[in-house]
Amino acid sequence: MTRTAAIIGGGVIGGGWAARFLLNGWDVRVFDPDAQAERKVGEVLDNARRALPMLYDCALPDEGSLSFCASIAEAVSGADWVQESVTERLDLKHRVFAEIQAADPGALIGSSTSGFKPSELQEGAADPSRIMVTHPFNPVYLLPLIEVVPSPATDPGAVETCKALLTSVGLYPLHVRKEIDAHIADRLMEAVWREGLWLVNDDIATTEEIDNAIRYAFGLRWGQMGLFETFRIAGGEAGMRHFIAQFGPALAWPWTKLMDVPEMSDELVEKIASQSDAQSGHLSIRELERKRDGNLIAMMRALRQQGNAAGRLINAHQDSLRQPLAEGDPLVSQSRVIAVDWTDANGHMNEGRYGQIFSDAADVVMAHVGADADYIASGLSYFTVESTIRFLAETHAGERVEVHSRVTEGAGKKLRCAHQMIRAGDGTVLASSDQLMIHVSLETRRSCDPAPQVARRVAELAALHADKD
Ligand SMILES: NC(=O)C1=CN([C@@H]2O[C@H](COP(=O)(O)OP(=O)(O)OC[C@H]3O[C@@H](n4cnc5c(N)ncnc54)[C@H](O)[C@@H]3O)[C@@H](O)[C@H]2O)C=CC1
Ligand SMILES: C[N+](C)(C)CC(=O)CC(=O)[O-]
Repeated sequence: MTRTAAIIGGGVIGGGWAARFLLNGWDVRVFDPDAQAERKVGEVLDNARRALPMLYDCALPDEGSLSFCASIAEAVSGADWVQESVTERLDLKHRVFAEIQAADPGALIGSSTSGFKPSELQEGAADPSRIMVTHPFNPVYLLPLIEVVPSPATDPGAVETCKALLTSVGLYPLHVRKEIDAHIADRLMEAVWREGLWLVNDDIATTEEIDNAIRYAFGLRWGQMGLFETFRIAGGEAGMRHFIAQFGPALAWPWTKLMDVPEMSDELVEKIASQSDAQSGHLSIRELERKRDGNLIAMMRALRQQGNAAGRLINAHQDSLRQPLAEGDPLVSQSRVIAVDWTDANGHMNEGRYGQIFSDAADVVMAHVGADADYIASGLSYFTVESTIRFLAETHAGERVEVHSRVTEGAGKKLRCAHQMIRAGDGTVLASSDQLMIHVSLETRRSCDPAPQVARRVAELAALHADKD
């Protein structure tokens, strides 16, 4: 059954939430009094439609329906989840919660607030037990962390429901057990931001130099191991204890201004803004967003390949999305979107990636005939001994493609497949491949007959696909 999310406030963050839910098959209702809200959400959604599917090697669920409502009541009535993302003002959030609970007393409400504690949000609420913080990160459609912060008044059952639904749309709910201003991640980011402001204020570094210091060094480490695991390694064989003994005392040295914040004088704001213009003013916000999204996708896909950090999470979500392969003529062995890291200097899918997608298609055919991971672990498999590829039309990042596979020869040790890569939008055949695989023993590394159940399945498919050679 399709689930419905109500998004109250359709700005930067509300638009990202709308995209995350829609692209995971939820229906979404948005309320925002701003006359520009529909356009803004539409633009965020355009970016998200291009970006999110590239993270996965399988198709996402069919997109849900998006509607814009004339009132909060219309948006929230009967919704499975209400995500409040209005401007960061406590009085406004209180008014919005009152309207939501008047319209639907049972509504489950998460607030995107970056800094308010849930107990502050709950002040004066008709039913505090249904309100919690669900703090996302921009862009919400790509970054998986959501800080879920209940107060003691929040119903623990509501928190569990919230965590399950966030997980189902590929998000990682970090349950913050004890409420605190600005939660966990914003406190950490603000510590770095505060130091960055001092460095600009004191003419130690420009905005670009500070960004380089982060992106060429510890920013890369943080993205894959975080803070403590990184420092554990920095302690060498003696690990964390040695690291703290060596570098801990430095925290008391005058390296840091700690909680002092430079005064945001007109002069400092102008200095930062003009340095930022010089650094990035040649790109529009939408262009910067696309650059950011492309980089995030490439990094997260690399982490997927390693099965670590955000990559592990996306792999698990992908496993929950994959549909069993239907028997058919042809077999739809791949259904996916071409990712940015598969394109080359010519601005299209690189020739090497065609080999990759047809190889992935062959893996699916193998699993379908019973030569799956368990079979391979038992010491039997197929090796490709010959493959030819015909490149018929250009393929670009963001395009959804399918690979249609047929078994054209399936007797003895041979498993021959004819694959066609097809643009899902218009059915154009983009490439084709003829691939001959030979059954092998992984022990002797030589050819051998397949197990009888695999030989039977291969022969069945060859017969099913026989007239399509
Ligand atoms: N921008 C960011 O990087 C992040 C922001 N947040 C949080 O998300 C929330 C929203 O922030 P942004 O999207 O950045 O702000 P924004 O200014 O882009 O969007 C806020 C939206 O709320 C709408 N709004 C105002 N009153 C409303 C009402 N009564 N009913 C419905 N909509 C109303 C405005 O028209 C506007 O479109 C804030 O609580 C903020 O702390 C959380 C994570 C990151
Ligand atoms: C600047 N900010 C406090 C609104 C940032 C966030 O809350 C999270 C993010 O996306 O960086």
